[in-house]
Amino acid sequence: MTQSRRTVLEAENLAKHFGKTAAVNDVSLSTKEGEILAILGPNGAGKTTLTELLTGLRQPDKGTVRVLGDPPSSMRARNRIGLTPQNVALPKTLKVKELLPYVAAHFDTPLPVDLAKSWFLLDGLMDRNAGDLSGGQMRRVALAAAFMGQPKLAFLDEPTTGLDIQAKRALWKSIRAAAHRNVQITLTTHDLDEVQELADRVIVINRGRILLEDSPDRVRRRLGHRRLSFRSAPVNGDAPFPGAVQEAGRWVVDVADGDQAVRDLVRSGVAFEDLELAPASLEDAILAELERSEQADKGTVS
Ligand SMILES: Nc1ncnc2c1ncn2[C@@H]1O[C@H](COP(=O)(O)OP(=O)(O)OP(=O)(O)O)[C@@H](O)[C@H]1O
Repeated sequence: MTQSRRTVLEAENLAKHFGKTAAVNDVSLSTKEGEILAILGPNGAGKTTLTELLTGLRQPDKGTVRVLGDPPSSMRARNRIGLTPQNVALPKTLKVKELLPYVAAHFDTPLPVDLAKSWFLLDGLMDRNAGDLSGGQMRRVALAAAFMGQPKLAFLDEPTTGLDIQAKRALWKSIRAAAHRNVQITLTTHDLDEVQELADRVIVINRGRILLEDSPDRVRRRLGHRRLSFRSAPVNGDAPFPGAVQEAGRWVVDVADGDQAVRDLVRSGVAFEDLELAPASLEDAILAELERSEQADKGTVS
């Protein structure tokens, strides 16, 4: 069945510079109907610029994008793309129950407002002015707006940031349901749980380039670094653990295998106290991965 899925998005050798900054640098990717792709990367990695190129909001310096065969800025492609912008700017004085039909009116076959209401948990918000909504409520409305045109592909920017876990889970279910109806979804997020829950495939970018592309499980394993930290005196003037650095009176090191690192530390006989093993932030994990790949490149060159 998966063999017959159509290609939805096709980007080849995309590049976009701002002055000397290569915001997107030779990126190629393609997606299939019903696929959920997550784009991860630290701040400034190029996620927004890449999304803008893929949706036709910006023109690339080089490369091509096709949305079901059409340029993304064409009317046909624009009618097929659903989008939650990064800075949700909804008309503040419109009530939600006015806003959704207003968005729907731009499309030939819109999603019925009642369906949008139940999928995106908007019961109780319909009579509120968009300008009076909390950040989390606004996100739910923005998500509903992205799906109002029954798009073939949807770009969701941090779709559940700032929501409580119950609302997150409910929206994840709605997003998955859209994918089951063959909508191709591309999301940018910093939330590894969201990636694990939703994504079929993950692209990690940094400095505009694709750093790695894999299944969420494998990316999580690669990026699932732990931050080991403890107090101890230096050993003969050196760090008491390979790679550890001093931060606020503690030794800190990011490790790929936390259990193994603790075993190594105990075995080394270092007198440590106040040991902590915590998940490293996604950004830190990506940067560690980047450093590792740069080191590996150097190793193969020299
Ligand atoms: N309009 C612009 N003018 C100049 N530089 C820009 C512009 N937009 C983006 N950049 C630069 O391009 C690079 C990529 O930015 P981009 O916003 O795409 O990253 P991002 O991954 O979306 O970041 P964040 O997670 O912080 O939103 C950054 O170095 C940024 O400063």
